[in-house]
Amino acid sequence: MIVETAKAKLNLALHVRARRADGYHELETLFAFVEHGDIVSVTRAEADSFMLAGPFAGVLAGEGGNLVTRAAAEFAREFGHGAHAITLDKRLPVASGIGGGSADAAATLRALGRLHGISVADMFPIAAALGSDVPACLHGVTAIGRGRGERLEPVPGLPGTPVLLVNPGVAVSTAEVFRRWDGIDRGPLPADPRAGRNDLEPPARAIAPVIDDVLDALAGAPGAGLVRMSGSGATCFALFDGEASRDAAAAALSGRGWWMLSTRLT
Ligand SMILES: C[C@](O)(CO)[C@H](O)COP(=O)(O)OP(=O)(O)OC[C@H]1O[C@@H](n2ccc(N)nc2=O)[C@H](O)[C@@H]1O
Ligand SMILES: Nc1ncnc2c1ncn2[C@@H]1O[C@H](COP(=O)(O)OP(=O)(O)OP(=O)(O)O)[C@@H](O)[C@H]1O
Repeated sequence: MIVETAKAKLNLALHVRARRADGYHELETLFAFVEHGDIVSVTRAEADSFMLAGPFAGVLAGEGGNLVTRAAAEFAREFGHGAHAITLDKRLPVASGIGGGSADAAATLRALGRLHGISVADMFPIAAALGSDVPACLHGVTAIGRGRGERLEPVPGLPGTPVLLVNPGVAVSTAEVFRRWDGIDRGPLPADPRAGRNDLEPPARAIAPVIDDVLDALAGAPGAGLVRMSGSGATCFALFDGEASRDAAAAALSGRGWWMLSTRLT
């Protein structure tokens, strides 16, 4: 059995530059990844099967078209290699700005690629067709993303940095957040992400005002550095100066009923 972690994705900064004629938006974003995420397990099988497990399995159970099965179908169409039994242990909240579905699709491709000797580079076109975040998740390294997120330039990261992810439990539609972007280009990604922004924060906060509470709570935590919303929200993150301050912040926020993940950047 091949087991792959579908690491949660963070946008340390996300600058929306322009609305395109095809409905997508030109972005400049700094992608980073954390140590934890969903878990995808793949084995060869007589017939294709897909099983959901884990704390957020129920949210997806009634839906068809899971990104895992879509990724496996694209892989089979492109490379063949027969049937597989796939399990998704769904630990990341759904529609939360940390790329859950994209990371799952990428982990599925990586697992199938490892099983059948197909390189990440050869799977790149499939990844881009599955979603804007899937190529970044397939590579899984700190990188600047341009275009709709698929043009990647790896850059040095901050591996080991303690990070706390907080999601207030409100699902936010990525398409809806982009639709509400005000159309103003506020300039390119700076070299230091702390000087950057997430341009999707204002539209996401208009849909889910509780995001303000999450950002305020994280900004007030001792030892917190960069505090920002990831992707189209509603998950927000804080980078910390140590594991003790991160854990203290998690303990202080534990009564709010918010989902939290204490982890580190990779
Ligand atoms: C917000 C980010 O998570 C930042 O990394 C991504 O840009 C979104 O990535 P994703 O969830 O993989 O997005 P997709 O599944 O490709 O697109 C969902 C919807 O988001 C909008 N979308 C997405 C990416 C992009 N560059 N411009 C867009 O306008 C489009 O309305 C699209 O229909
Ligand atoms: N394996 C999956 N995990 C999560 N969502 C999935 C999956 N497969 C399909 N979906 C669908 O994709 C939608 C977006 O979910 P996802 O968790 O990928 O959003 P996200 O975290 O906002 O991603 P991004 O940061 O890439 O925009 C969900 O509402 C769900 O209907």
